Amino acid sequence: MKIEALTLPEVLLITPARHGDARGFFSESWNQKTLQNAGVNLPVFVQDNHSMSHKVGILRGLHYQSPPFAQGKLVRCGRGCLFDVAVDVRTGSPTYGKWVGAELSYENGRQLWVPPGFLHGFVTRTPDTEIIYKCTAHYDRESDGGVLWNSLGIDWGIDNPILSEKDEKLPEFANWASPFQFGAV
Ligand SMILES: Cc1cn([C@H]2C[C@H](O)[C@@H](COP(=O)(O)OP(=O)(O)O[C@H]3O[C@@H](C)C(=O)[C@@H](O)[C@H]3O)O2)c(=O)[nH]c1=O
Repeated sequence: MKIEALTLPEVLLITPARHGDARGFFSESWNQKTLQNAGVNLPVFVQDNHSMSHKVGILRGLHYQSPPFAQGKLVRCGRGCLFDVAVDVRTGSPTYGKWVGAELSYENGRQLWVPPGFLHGFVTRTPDTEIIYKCTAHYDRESDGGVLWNSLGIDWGIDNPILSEKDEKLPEFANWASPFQFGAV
């Protein structure tokens, strides 16, 4: 199990070991001790999400839930390949408004830990791409929010992604008030 801090140090790239044999492989996709050992406040995951996107260039994001329903997410790719992004939106954070991204694929087995107080989004790089993520808070429709995908200077590697109607109408980052405070989430 390899754990790397990225340019936003609270966002972790986790690569679980794969034990290969003639049948295929075995991997511990989640082990409570690993994030604890990496210094993350021990998350309690209460919901697992799984979505599939048919086409290349489908972008879901950038999403969050407001406190007290803020979610940390441990994200991995179950099939295909995607580019996963986290943005620090904790007011008062030294890295406020900065983003980091990582390619997650079935092949590389990598996971991204996106803490509470960060926007999350991804774009698919293969057809029929599946994403699976563990969440530290339940879904709460009233707390659901987002920021427009192209208002933060993120290099998604694509100019015209396919968005949901909801995501097309999200506010630009400059016109949005963050509900998160540095040190409070
Ligand atoms: C997120 C979510 C959605 N839903 C429902 C609401 C709606 O009818 C349908 C699709 O919802 P959405 O369009 O919001 O799905 P999607 O655009 O895939 O939203 C997700 O995007 C990624 C980037 C995240 O980080 C997630 O937290 C979540 O916001 O599923 C749930 O029942 N539970 C959930 O936890």
